[in-house]
Parts: sequence; C-alpha cells; structure tokens
Amino acid sequence: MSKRIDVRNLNVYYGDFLAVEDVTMTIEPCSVTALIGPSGCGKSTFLRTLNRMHEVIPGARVTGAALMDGQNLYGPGVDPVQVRRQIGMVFQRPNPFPTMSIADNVLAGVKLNNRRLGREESQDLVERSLRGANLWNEVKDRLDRPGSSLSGGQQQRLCIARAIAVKPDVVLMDEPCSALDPISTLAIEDLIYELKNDYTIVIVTHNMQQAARVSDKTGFFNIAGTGKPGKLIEYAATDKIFSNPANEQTERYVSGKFG
Ligand SMILES: Nc1ncnc2c1ncn2[C@@H]1O[C@H](COP(=O)(O)OP(=O)(O)OP(=O)(O)O)[C@@H](O)[C@H]1O
Repeated sequence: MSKRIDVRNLNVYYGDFLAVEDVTMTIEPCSVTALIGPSGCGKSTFLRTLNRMHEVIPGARVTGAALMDGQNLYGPGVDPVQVRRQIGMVFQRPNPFPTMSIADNVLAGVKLNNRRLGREESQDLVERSLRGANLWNEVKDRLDRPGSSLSGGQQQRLCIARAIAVKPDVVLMDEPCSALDPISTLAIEDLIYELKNDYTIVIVTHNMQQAARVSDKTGFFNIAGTGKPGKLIEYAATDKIFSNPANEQTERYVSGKFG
C-alpha cells in the first residue's frame, strides 16, 4: 500500500559535516517525486535518510523527523531493518546477486526477512513480482539462469522485482537509469509510471528530461559552495518547476545555465 512521507526540518550530518540542511517536504502516496540538483547538493544523502540507509555509513546521522503515514521513522524503538522492508531501494548500478538464479534473486529480500515460503507461494510471488517489473515475458523460460545472464536493463528490472517482492509501501530509486542505454532507460521510465499506481516513488536523477517525463512533483536541491550544506530550494508540481519556477536558482538550473 502506498504511503505518504512527511519530512520535517531534517538535517543530515556525516560526523560534524552538515551535508543537508533543514528539509521539510511532503511526499504524496501514489505519485512519483523527483529530486534534482547539481552534483554534491545532497540528493542521494537525503534519499538514503528516507529509509535509514545512511546509517550504514559510520558517523552519518539526522536531526528532525521523517514520518510515514504519521509514524516517525526515527522514533524510539523503530527497527531500521523494518523501515527498509517498508521502504525499498533501487541503486544506480543494477546489483543482482550474480550467481543466484533469476527466481532466487526475486525472492532474496523476502528470505532475508526470514519469511518461509512454500513452493507454490514462491512461484506465485516470483511471477507477480517479475510481471510487476515488466520482466516476466522476457525471463519466464529461464528463471533458473543466473542473474548475471541478463542485460543491464533487465538486471535493473530484476532489482526492481526484488524490491517489490517484499511488498514495500515506498520505493526509493537513486539514479536507476544512469548505467543504462536509452532503450532500457525508457523501459524503466514506463515501469516507474506504472509502479506509482501501487507505490510512493522517490527518484534521484541527473536527467532533467527524465524528471519531467516521469514525475508528478520535483524537488530542486542546491548548494551555496564547497563545504556548505545542500538545501531544498523549491518543491512543486513538475510542470511548474520546469515551466514557471518561483525561485531564480531553480530557473537557472532547469534552463541549463549552471550545474
Ligand atoms: N559517505 C560519506 N561520507 C562523508 N561525506 C559524504 C558521504 N557521502 C556523501 N558525502 C558528502 O555529502 C555531500 C552530498 O553528497 P551526495 O552524494 O548526497 O550529493 P548528490 O547531490 O547526490 O551528488 P551526485 O549528484 O554527485 O551524486 C557532499 O559534500 C559529499 O561529499
């Protein structure tokens, strides 16, 4: 089930370094939200805080709050592993387990969560997840082949199938197409468009055309200079950000004058 995320006055630190300052935004369910901005402005850092993935980096921490349907993801007693089950992530480079079969790759996240599945249930889940990731027709006759036997674009869709197999509420994507050719990129963009019917999607992208094509809302982050924190400069409907932004920095960035 797709859920809303409310970020309130979130600061993100690496040790003493304030990497992202004071972000407040509401990410709507059943929608695609794109995060854009120049290199180093903190898009990926911010994205990772939404499922507490930044905590795998020693010294990384946040202040402020991020709520999912009202529940503070940083509240006392909240298990980050459980947060990551509800809020899945797809990375820049497709990272299937290379020697594991296609079917086992789909089930890998579910098994990590210690769920035992019967044979029929496993087969159903593999098929449903691969259909959900628009990959079923291409792989249905070779489910026992290794994940590494697929093309890069297929591997990325396999990773999306793995992410949705655990039935998350939100899927975070960190530049999911940057390692892919244009045709595979379009396949992933079509998929993102379909996935928003069932999930809240947040995508970091360097590609402004991609943000314009796939997202409903766009957040523009910027940085005042090296060593300064990244900030959310403007957050609005994607049409508005690209055609009539309120902030001059946004206008300069989306019109290609810097970045
Ligand atoms: N693991 C880390 N340890 C310390 N500092 C980090 C770490 N990861 C990122 N940073 C710093 O945090 C700031 C934001 O980096 P981040 O990668 O989030 O930016 P970004 O907007 O996603 O950049 P890009 O578009 O180049 O991927 C940068 O100053 C970066 O050097």
